[in-house]
Amino acid sequence: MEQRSIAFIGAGNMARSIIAGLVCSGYPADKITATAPGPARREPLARDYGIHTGDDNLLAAEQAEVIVLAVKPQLMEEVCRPLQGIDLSGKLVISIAAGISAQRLNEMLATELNLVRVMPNTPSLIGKGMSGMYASDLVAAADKAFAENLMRAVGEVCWVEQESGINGIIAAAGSAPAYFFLFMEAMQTEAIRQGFDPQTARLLVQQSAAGAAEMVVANPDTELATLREQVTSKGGTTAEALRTFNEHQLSDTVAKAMRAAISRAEEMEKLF
Ligand SMILES: NC(=O)C1=CN([C@@H]2O[C@H](COP(=O)(O)OP(=O)(O)OC[C@H]3O[C@@H](n4cnc5c(N)ncnc54)[C@H](O)[C@@H]3O)[C@@H](O)[C@H]2O)C=CC1
Ligand SMILES: O=C(O)[C@@H]1CCC=N1
Repeated sequence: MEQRSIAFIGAGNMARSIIAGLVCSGYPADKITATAPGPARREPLARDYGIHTGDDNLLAAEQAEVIVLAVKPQLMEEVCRPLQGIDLSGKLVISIAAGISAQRLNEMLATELNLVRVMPNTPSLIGKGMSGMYASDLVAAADKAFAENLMRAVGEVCWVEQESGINGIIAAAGSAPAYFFLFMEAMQTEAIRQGFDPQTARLLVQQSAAGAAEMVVANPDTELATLREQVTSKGGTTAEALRTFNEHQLSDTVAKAMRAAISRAEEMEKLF
């Protein structure tokens, strides 16, 4: 893929996940810079992946062809303000922030940005990310292709036509690893209560989760419901477990949780 110089402004969990995935997929580490105010986040990135790091956002952004805004939404305005002095016209700006619209980013950087919004997730760290992407009509095809290839290097991508679709991506993918982790935590806790030591309980849960996920990936033409039915013997144990989930409205709870994530993103769009 095309190799442009990239500055990650913010070196937290999500930036680290993307950087790790990129470097492991062969993207040259010396084309990547990440900034953060303190050494605690920067130094492990320099050590583990050989990228450049620093605390000077302005310098990093000025020198890069691609700027990835990767700070918390509530800090975005404060971080962007000093970058207003840079000529951003030839640069591609990628924002991974939840709940900050393209229009707000244009305001924060006082220019009509060449902007792609990306909603990634942390499995990018191991090349298994899922990213949703949105670009306005202004963004050149070459920049869209670069952004897409960048995120493809760390997982799967899909584009949304409307910017509001990014909030749907948050609910279905950006936040989603946490739902599965929560489910696995709950299972591990109960397995420990059943007498397994924590390590064995984790192994039981993680291997079942990884096996189930890999079966889904390996059988794209098989409905999820069919895979579920193949586990569920009539009158057997799984049927009882699933009946309990249904009695407690698992599907409704999942739907409510996903809608809550979307509502929060919409709320953040007004707050920040
Ligand atoms: N964590 C996740 O799973 C996902 C996060 N995102 C988005 O990614 C963005 C970052 O989130 P996380 O990585 O989770 O947060 P984080 O808190 O782990 O990382 C934020 C980073 O920003 C740095 N920072 C703080 N002030 C700064 C400044 N003035 N200049 C430069 N860097 C500064 C911090 O040192 C930290 O390294 C957020 O906007 C979030 O919405 C999007 C999708 C998934
Ligand atoms: O929790 C959040 O707001 C961010 C966006 C998606 C995942 N983490």
